Amino acid sequence: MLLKIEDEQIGGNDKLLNSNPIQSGKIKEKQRFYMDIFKARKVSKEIAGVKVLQDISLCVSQGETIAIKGTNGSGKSSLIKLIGGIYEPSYGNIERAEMNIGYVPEHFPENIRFSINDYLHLIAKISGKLEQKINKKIESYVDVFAIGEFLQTPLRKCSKGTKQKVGIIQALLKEPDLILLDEPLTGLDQTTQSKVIKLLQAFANNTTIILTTHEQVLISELAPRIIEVDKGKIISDSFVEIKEKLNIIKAKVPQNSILQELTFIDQKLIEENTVEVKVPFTESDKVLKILLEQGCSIIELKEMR
Ligand SMILES: Nc1ncnc2c1ncn2[C@@H]1O[C@H](COP(=O)(O)OP(=O)(O)OP(=O)(O)O)[C@@H](O)[C@H]1O
Repeated sequence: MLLKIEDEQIGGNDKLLNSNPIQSGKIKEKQRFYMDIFKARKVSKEIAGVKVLQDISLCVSQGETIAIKGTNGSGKSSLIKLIGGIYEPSYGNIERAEMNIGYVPEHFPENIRFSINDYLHLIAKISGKLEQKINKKIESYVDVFAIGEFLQTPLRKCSKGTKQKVGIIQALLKEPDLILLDEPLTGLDQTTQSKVIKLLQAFANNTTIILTTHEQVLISELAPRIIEVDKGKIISDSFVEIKEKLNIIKAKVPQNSILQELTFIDQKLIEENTVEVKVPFTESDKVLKILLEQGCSIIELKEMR
C-alpha cells in the first residue's frame, strides 16, 4: 500500500519534511499526483554500539530522483539501506510503501559461482518474470553493457567492472518501483558510465531512483534533489533545477513539403532543404528514425542544455 500525501500530515513542526518543495507546496503539480513511499521520523541506527545514522527525518515521494552525497564514512550507504529496508531503525519511526525494489550494492558479492547468464536468469526467475520476455531483456542489457563474451564466465572470476555491470543489470531486470544504487559508477569506464546515466534517465520517467555518489556528473545529469549526510546526520536536503538536455539535429530534407508532416517537432528551415530540429535528449532516437524514414539525411547531431 502506498502512503498518501496529506497536507495536514506533513504540515506543522517537522522542518526537514517541510523543506521538501514537493510537500511544502512549491511544486503543486507534483503534490497533486505523487504519494510518499518512505517516511522516517527521528530515526537512529546503531550497529555494534556505533550510531551509523542519527536523528534522520526524511520523506521520499514516488517518482523522485535523489542523490545522497557526503564524505567517506558519512552514512550514505547506511541511509540507502534504511530506505530499502536492509536496516531497520534502532530508534524512531519508519513507514515504507510496499514496493518492488532493485538494489545495486556498493560491492557486488565476491564468491558467486554462477555464470553471468545463469545468475541473471535466476534473479529474473526469482522476481517472477516471464521467461520469454526476460530473455529479450537480458539480451538487450548484455548488448548495452558489452558483456556478451563473458556470459558463461563464473561471476567470481569476472573483473570488478563486469561485476558492477551485472549488479546494475540484476536490479533493472526486476522492473522495480524503486531503484537504490550505492555508488553505481564505481569501477566503470567512461563509456559505460554514460550508458548507465542514459539508462537511469530513461527509468527516471516512471521509477523512483535513490543513489549515493561522489560523482558530480551523476548528480547534475539526474538528481533534482540532493541530500547531504555527515556523521550519520542529514545536514542538507535541497532541490536544484535540472535543465533538460536537448539534441540539435541538422538534416537535409528531400523537399521542404516534408516539414508539414513534422509539425509536432520543434523545427526551422535554416537553408533551402536544410532543417534544424531541437528535441529532448530522450526523444532524439525516435525523431532521428522519423527523419530517416522521411528520406532525410542527417548532417549534424549535437547536445545542448
Ligand atoms: N555493519 C556495520 N558495523 C559497524 N559500523 C558500521 C557498519 N556499517 C557502517 N558502519 C559505520 O557507519 C559509518 C557510515 O558508514 P557508511 O558505509 O554508511 O558510509 P558511506 O558514506 O557510505 O561511506 P563510503 O563513501 O566510504 O562508502 C562508518 O563509520 C562505518 O564504519
